[in-house]
Amino acid sequence: MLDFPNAKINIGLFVTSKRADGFHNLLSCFYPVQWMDALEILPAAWNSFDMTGLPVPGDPDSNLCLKAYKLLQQDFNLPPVQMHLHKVIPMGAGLGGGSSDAAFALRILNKLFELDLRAGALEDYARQLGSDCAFFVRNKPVIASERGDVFMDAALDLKGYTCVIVYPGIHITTAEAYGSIKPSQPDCSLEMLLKQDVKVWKKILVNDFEKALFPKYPELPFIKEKLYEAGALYASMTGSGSAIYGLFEGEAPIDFPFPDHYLIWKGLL
Ligand SMILES: C[C@@](CO)(OP(=O)(O)O)[C@H](O)COP(=O)(O)OP(=O)(O)OC[C@H]1O[C@@H](n2ccc(N)nc2=O)[C@H](O)[C@@H]1O
Ligand SMILES: Nc1ncnc2c1ncn2[C@@H]1O[C@H](COP(=O)(O)OP(=O)(O)O)[C@@H](O)[C@H]1O
Repeated sequence: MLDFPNAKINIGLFVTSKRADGFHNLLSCFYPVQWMDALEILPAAWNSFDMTGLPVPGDPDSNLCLKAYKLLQQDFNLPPVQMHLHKVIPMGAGLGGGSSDAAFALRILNKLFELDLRAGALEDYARQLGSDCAFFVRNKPVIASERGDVFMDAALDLKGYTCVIVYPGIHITTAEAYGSIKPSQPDCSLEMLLKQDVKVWKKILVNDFEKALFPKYPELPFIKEKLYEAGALYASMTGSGSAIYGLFEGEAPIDFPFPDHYLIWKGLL
């Protein structure tokens, strides 16, 4: 069975407090975007896993797709599978690609072996693989709170907007980003802020990680500025970086003044 794990962007991200378990509470709108990997899982005589596309750092045994298989294996007597992951979404970009692969692996295994797990149960498994992971089970716009794994559907529809995502190749680990954050509270609810016109988001919506990371990586505010110069109504870093996105009304410009090694994705929301 073949599927296409997609990325997400964060629209507004407030890190509100540090928790007793060492994680942080946050408030953010997670919005799916169609920058996609490809993941195929087939029944096989023995287990195997291979990858093509962008190289994923680290031991393949620690790949989140395998972790998803092993997690379900603990509760279900799954037959062996061959998995193939074609990696397109850049890593350490704040786009949640690894979490999406893991969530899609759970979804595919659920269908392939008719495990009959409902969305809620799949989300519970996903939460064990990473905070972001449960979002990709639902995969529609949500307001995420607590560890970023408790969701409320968001009444936000950006159909017709074009999203441009720029990844400059700077790898920022989630742990590094949270390590330099100062928690803060938004002045009013995120739902209220998102109800305002996209044109005013520039003045009212922030990603708290920008404050912590922009002084350390000056390329990042430069990219954001260039997206605004190109006509973006709103531009922001996504998640803990380092990808920066811009939202354009209708079509976006074709050319951007970025170096060749940057990865750029453009698509309709
Ligand atoms: C910042 C966000 C926002 O969407 O996304 P990304 O930039 O990673 O895409 C998420 O909170 C990332 O969630 P995720 O990438 O799943 O993180 P996890 O694997 O659960 O945790 C990695 C590490 O980040 C820190 N962490 C993560 C989530 C959280 N709410 N508080 C934390 O302090 C912890 O140090 C943890 O050990
Ligand atoms: N299938 C996978 N795809 C991407 N990264 C993975 C995968 N499995 C494990 N990882 C690890 O997870 C880390 C975070 O990846 P990713 O979720 O893409 O980034 P981010 O959390 O910034 O959105 C990677 O640096 C990599 O070490």
